[in-house]
Amino acid sequence: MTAAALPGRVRTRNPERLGTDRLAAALGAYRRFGSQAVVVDMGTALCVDLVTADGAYAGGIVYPGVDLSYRALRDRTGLPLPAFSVPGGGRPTGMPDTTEEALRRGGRVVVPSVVGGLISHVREFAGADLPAVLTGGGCVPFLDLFPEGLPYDPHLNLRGIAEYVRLTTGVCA
Ligand SMILES: Nc1ncnc2c1ncn2[C@@H]1O[C@H](COP(=O)(O)OP(=O)(O)O)[C@@H](O)[C@H]1O
Ligand SMILES: CC(C)(COP(=O)(O)O)[C@@H](O)C(=O)NCCC(=O)O
Repeated sequence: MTAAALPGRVRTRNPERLGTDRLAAALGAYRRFGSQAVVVDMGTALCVDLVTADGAYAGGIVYPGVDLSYRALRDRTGLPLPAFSVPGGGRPTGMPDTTEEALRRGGRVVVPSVVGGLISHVREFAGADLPAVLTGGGCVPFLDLFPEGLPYDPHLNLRGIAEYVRLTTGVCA
């Protein structure tokens, strides 16, 4: 899967440098919405990308992923990794009073806020009503915290691969 096989559809300065996962997710969003859209992919990195109404990749933002950030903190300090697999338990009350809860609270407060801020940033340039979609395994522990209008699609990359096949071969996958 390469940008070179999609002439004009990767509108960045160096299309060949675009991660294939970002290209796949953008094409998946195009297949899903058929319109301009914002893709939030929470994997090793947090990528927030823009796809145009005609299915082109139009640029995006990269930030270190949640798991990676906590691993870096652990490696530099010896602190434990927070247990995000524990169910959210609703809105927290009071200040965290253990190291574990302090670490966990950080992610639960920061992740929705960072994701919301990045989507708003893209919408400032591209349109306030732009639909957005979440994908990537890193979303899973935070799904209870995102607004209802922000769907999670774990198969966006696969939809994108199907779209890539359609665009490059004409065969509907
Ligand atoms: N089911 C899950 N629950 C919680 N975290 C997950 C889950 N699946 C993946 N992750 C986390 O998401 C990240 C990887 O997600 P993935 O979409 O596979 O990323 P990548 O595209 O970088 O391979 C890792 O940081 C991993 O810890
Ligand atoms: C930005 C990424 C590290 C994201 O990878 P992921 O988190 O999806 O595993 C990857 O898409 C990549 O290495 N991209 C190359 C640079 C670019 O897309 O501009």
